[in-house]
Amino acid sequence: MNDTPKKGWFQRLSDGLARSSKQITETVVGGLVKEPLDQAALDRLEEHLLESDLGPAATDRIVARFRDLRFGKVSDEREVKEALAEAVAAELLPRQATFDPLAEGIKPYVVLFVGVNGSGKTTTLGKIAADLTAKGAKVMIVAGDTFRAAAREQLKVWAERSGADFESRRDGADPAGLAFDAYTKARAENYDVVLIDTAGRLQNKSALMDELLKIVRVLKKIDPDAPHETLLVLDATVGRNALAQEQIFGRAAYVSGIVMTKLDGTARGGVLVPVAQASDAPLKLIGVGEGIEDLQPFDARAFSRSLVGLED
Ligand SMILES: Nc1nc2c(ncn2[C@@H]2O[C@H](COP(=O)(O)OP(=O)(O)OP(=O)(O)O)[C@@H](O)[C@H]2O)c(=O)[nH]1
Repeated sequence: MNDTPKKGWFQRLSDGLARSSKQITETVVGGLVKEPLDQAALDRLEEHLLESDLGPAATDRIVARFRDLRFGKVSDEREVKEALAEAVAAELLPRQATFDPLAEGIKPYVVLFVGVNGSGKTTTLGKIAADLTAKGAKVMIVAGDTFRAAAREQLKVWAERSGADFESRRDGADPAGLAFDAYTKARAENYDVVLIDTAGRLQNKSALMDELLKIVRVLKKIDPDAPHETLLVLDATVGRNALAQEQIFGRAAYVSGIVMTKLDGTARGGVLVPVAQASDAPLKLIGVGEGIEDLQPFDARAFSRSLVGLED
């Protein structure tokens, strides 16, 4: 929000991925230029990609593809980056999808946000609300984390800032009851989109999943297709722990899209690749900074190019 508004989205993406691309440019690209590409260089590439958290399966395929493109050839820096970007993009292109609640023809379009505390769930919801209200949509934010007053307050600030309406209940109230009433009201009052935050931590994992499933069940009483989207928010800075979180939520909570936040806070943004591949749900949005415009639609090709330090 303090950023210059004129900065283009690709520039924001590149800035956000600067730590990761610096790591890749310094450790990986330097070792692949000038000499004809041989097996020793490919082994080093494999090692570096594993260190960047790309995971063994994707790393194997990226190295193989890079080998096909460049083996025996002498490459300059640009050629190395182009070949790497192409190899990474081949991994991600099948895992990309769009999030556009206003284009779906469903009203109100109900979006549930799930993920552990601190993953960026509330901020992501707030940024989406701001984007939708700016487009003229009538938006309701529902504070489904009824146990934490701080979470509710944070959401309320986002609602005020974005001009969205806000539904909440006192500490400890049943979130499913709140979701049901809010959705009923949103239908009666012709809202375009309902954004429902949920708790990220209860006494234990099964209590958390039970609560999420209960919310889903009551929404389905109103419309069997609701929630129309369930976004799992994952924090890139936790590295491969994001994979474990995907396993827990992805299995239990009918996730339909992944949001990966805080890619600007890590040098291992490559972790997005194994997460995207492990999940049944596609990647829809990424967070590359604190500003509203730093929440971007996931573009596999642009991400791959930025990750290896290409500037367009
Ligand atoms: N740098 C950076 N910070 C982010 C990004 N997304 C979210 N954050 C920050 O991450 C912190 C945690 O985000 P929250 O939205 O509070 O996380 P949450 O998952 O809702 O967590 P609780 O509110 O604790 O349940 C906040 O300080 C956000 O500003 C991002 O893409 N980049």
